[in-house]
Amino acid sequence: MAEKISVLIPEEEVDRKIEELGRKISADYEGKSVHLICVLKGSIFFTCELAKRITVPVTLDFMSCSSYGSGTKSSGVVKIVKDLDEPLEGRHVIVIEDIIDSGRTLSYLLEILEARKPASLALCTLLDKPDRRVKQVKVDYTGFEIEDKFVVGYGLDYAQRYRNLPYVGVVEL
Ligand SMILES: O=P(O)(O)OC[C@H]1O[C@H](OP(=O)(O)OP(=O)(O)O)[C@H](O)[C@@H]1O
Ligand SMILES: Nc1nc2[nH]cnc2c(=O)[nH]1
Repeated sequence: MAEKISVLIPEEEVDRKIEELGRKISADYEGKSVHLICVLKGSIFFTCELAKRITVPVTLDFMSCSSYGSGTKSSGVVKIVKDLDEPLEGRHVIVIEDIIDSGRTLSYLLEILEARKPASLALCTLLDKPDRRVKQVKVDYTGFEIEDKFVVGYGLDYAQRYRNLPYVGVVEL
């Protein structure tokens, strides 16, 4: 059955914000290279669009975590399903996320990545739901702060669907 999806952030607004984040990151890392870590699957669309707008040299790696959840709920237990291919030591690393909600995934992930001794470690998220935070995480680049609604599109899924929507929408459950 298809759910009703209403537009929360239109495509043009998402594009403008990614452009702005790309400019900011390019300025902050002037003279350096950045190593972007895309946290699969949700951040794939955001990572690609952002990477195209960064003007300093970019390398990419991918990892996948499972939060042992289904539907719209997460249990809080995080497991690495696919680890990075390359070491982080000495690199300027930016973790790219589609959304930070409870903060559990990122707080776990950042701890693991910090132990790999990057030259610097930053976090960039397209969406942030600060009201839902259980674990505090320092977010360096945020696209949009949103209220506590279950969103889909731009990489975000509901039961693996709707990731390909070019805007951020709300599922009317
Ligand atoms: O702050 P938290 O409450 O930990 O939630 C955020 C995490 O949830 C989403 O991933 P999800 O587990 O849905 O996997 P997916 O990207 O493969 O859809 C999102 O991409 C973050 O990784
Ligand atoms: N698709 C989706 N995944 C999430 N993971 C944490 N919050 C959300 C959300 O609002 N939508």
